[in-house]
Amino acid sequence: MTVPFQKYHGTGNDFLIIHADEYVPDRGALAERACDRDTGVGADGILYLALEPKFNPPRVVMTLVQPDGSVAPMCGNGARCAAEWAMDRTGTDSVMIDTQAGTLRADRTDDGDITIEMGTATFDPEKIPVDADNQVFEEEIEGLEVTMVNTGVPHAVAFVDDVDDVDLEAIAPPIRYADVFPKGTNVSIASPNGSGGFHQRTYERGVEAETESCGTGAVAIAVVARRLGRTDSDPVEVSPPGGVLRVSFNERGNATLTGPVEHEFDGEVAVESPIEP
Ligand SMILES: N[C@@H](CCC[C@H](N)C(=O)O)C(=O)O
Repeated sequence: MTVPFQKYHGTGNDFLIIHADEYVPDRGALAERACDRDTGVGADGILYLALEPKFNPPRVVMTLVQPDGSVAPMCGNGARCAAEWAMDRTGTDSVMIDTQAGTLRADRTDDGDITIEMGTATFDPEKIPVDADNQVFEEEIEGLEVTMVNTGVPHAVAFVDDVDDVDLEAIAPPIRYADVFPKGTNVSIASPNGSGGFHQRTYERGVEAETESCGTGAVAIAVVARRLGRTDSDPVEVSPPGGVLRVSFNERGNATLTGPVEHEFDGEVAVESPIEP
């Protein structure tokens, strides 16, 4: 038997979207199979979305299952894709997204981009989590000087002269799996773009590879850059390989993430049939 999906991407961070009501007996196994870029459809994860249209604005419960079968508590680009998917179905320009990291408001901007409130970033070691007595600012971990922040998920942020000169697939895994991170970490590197913004590359936990874009990573870079005095721009433009994201801050210091979302195509994936009695 098969279940239908819609494929969306936000600045190249791509997802299969499956309605949460669909019968998928093993979500982890389906993600491993369908996200494979050689033998499956190919994606950075599967978003299971439960739409609750009776609320104003409508609500969407989002669960991201990653290509290694793990569930991530939050995904900035995934939440932007979920918002567009829900807006397409309800004819609204605002929705609330329920994630394991909190409920976030998303709005369509006048130029058709999707903005999402990203909550409050934290440097608290317990909340990241990182096994450290104090906040980790520019400390060497596995050969890279990193600052640890949680923007819904953990990121080790490092500033380098030029992100394109870094062999990310080589330097990121020892940090991603370092013993000090009980739940692992994403690794985001950034270099200045000359006008207050940054070029971004992120190695993602759960994908276990570099992705074209990472929303929580873009916010992590902007938050850390402002905290370290590397920029005072607002918005901070952050450019991963897949496009351009903008990170803004409100009066309470909470970040919003803005960028384009595209609906690529629809299809069906095979799942195991329910066991016959
Ligand atoms: N691509 C995402 C982040 C997804 C979660 C991450 N891989 C993790 O396991 O922490 C984004 O856009 O934020």
